[in-house]
Amino acid sequence: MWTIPLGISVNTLSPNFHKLPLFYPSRAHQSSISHHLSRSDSVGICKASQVVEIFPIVSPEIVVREARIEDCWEVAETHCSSFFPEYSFPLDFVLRIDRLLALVFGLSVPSGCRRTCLVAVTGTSEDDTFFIGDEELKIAGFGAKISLNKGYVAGILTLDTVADFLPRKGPLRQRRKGIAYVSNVAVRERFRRKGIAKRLIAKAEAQARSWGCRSIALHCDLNNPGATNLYRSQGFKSINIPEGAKWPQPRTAPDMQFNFMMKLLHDKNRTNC
Ligand SMILES: CC(=O)SCCNC(=O)CCNC(=O)[C@H](O)C(C)(C)COP(=O)(O)OP(=O)(O)OC[C@H]1O[C@@H](n2cnc3c(N)ncnc32)[C@H](O)[C@@H]1OP(=O)(O)O
Repeated sequence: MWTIPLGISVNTLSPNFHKLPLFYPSRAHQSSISHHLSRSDSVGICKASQVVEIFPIVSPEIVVREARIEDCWEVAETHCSSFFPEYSFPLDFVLRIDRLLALVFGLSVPSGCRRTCLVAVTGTSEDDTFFIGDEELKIAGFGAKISLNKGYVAGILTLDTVADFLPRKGPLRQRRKGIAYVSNVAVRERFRRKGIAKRLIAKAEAQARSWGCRSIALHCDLNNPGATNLYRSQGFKSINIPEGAKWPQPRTAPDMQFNFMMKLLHDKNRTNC
């Protein structure tokens, strides 16, 4: 929930607020808001004109950036509420603590590999963010700099070049290089279908290119049509695993079946990962 000046919370303005689009941060975009609203039947108790008037204040811009240490709790919360929505207190709280500890004290990245956690945050913009700390410092894939204006985490994505879930190469079973791997993609329920996951993936692709990767891969639960649609719409293709091949898979429920998906990243100025 966001509070706008005058002390009015957004949720009191409209019970349907979570269904509003999130990408209209400036007055320059108000005409597209009007257009969108004029197409919808109703916007809760707000008239379209009122929403347009207050939108620059109440509709926070979504910024996709690398997670920082102060985002950890919300990253854990987004993960648990998205992947284990059926759990309630106290189990959900224990899960979040467990995830938080895993994030902060989790396995370190093998030498030569990269890992980062991306977050989509609302209520901030890169311009009004003030940092304390060192740009280069990292803790478990999280930037260790602190921002005084952190925003609210609505979506997450992990990207790495660890290649734990890609087949090893050659007799020495070396890690594959040049393929970035996406995991833990999640968007809080009330922020879904607003293009947040798409933006996280676009940022992950840009990051992978900047690491010099030539392609990007992921595993998606075969019984998750929403996520499968998402990746297909972003140009990922399903890869047929040869019969009998023992390709590594994420360690989740033993009966879960995965679709292995990949996308080529085109960049002429690439170096090796
Ligand atoms: C590699 C992995 O991590 S796989 C794990 C994926 N994560 C989960 O299943 C956790 C629970 N689910 C979620 O967090 C979200 O529903 C996500 C991440 C799957 C999608 O996040 P969103 O921000 O809602 O996706 P976004 O709005 O960017 O959708 C982009 C496109 O994906 C497809 N899509 C997304 N969700 C759905 C859905 N529920 N049903 C059908 N298609 C969907 C649509 O084509 C959509 O475009 P459209 O809205 O214009 O039709």
